[in-house]
Amino acid sequence: MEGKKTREEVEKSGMIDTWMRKHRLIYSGATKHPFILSIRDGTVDLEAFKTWLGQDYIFVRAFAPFVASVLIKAWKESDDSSDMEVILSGMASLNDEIAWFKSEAAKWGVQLSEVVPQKANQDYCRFLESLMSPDVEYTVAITAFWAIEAVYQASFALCLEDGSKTPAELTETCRRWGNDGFGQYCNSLQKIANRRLGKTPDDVLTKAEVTLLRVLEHEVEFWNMSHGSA
Ligand SMILES: Cc1ncc(CNC=O)c(N)n1
Repeated sequence: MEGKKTREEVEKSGMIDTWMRKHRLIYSGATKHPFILSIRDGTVDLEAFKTWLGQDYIFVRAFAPFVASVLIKAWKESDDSSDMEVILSGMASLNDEIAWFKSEAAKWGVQLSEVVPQKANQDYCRFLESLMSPDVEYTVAITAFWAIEAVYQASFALCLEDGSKTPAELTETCRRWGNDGFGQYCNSLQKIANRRLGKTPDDVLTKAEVTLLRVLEHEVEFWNMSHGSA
């Protein structure tokens, strides 16, 4: 058993790494979900993929205002002006992403205007909306933001690794979130989160940890919509 780390020890390595180790089971539940593993081993049900595509389009439309709310918090609360550029670059890629969802849906014959958000998606979007409140600290919001992006990055990067049998028609999707540039962007978000978490009061630290766990749970439920495990 590992002994409890002092606050000082944790700050050196970064709180995010500490939490990832502490919560590795739920983290890998979100990043190595059966749906992702089915893409990686080439057995994915294409209907499940289409379900994911339509649901994720709805999610991303709700995610954009969440990112905007993080930008506002950074502008008001951040101690480092470069945070804004990182967040803004994330917002800019969402513009591109929404266009990509539309063309990808057309390719697969998914009618986006007819997609009805499933319960897990609604719950996740409602959770995002709760994080948009001005009462939610920047540190808590940026931790959630990092986690949301990092889960997709880790999941889709897995489908691009050597030896993976991802179907050719899905590699572009996997590259969207699994590419190195997106990985760098996630690292930048992680650095911001670590910096903030390293100097936040204990009550906010606890809130951030709970929020991180909620994100991971929502991500698992989100994948479950396409790959039912109920
Ligand atoms: C459910 C979910 N989680 C994370 C992402 C990745 N962020 C923006 O695209 C996403 N698209 N969908």
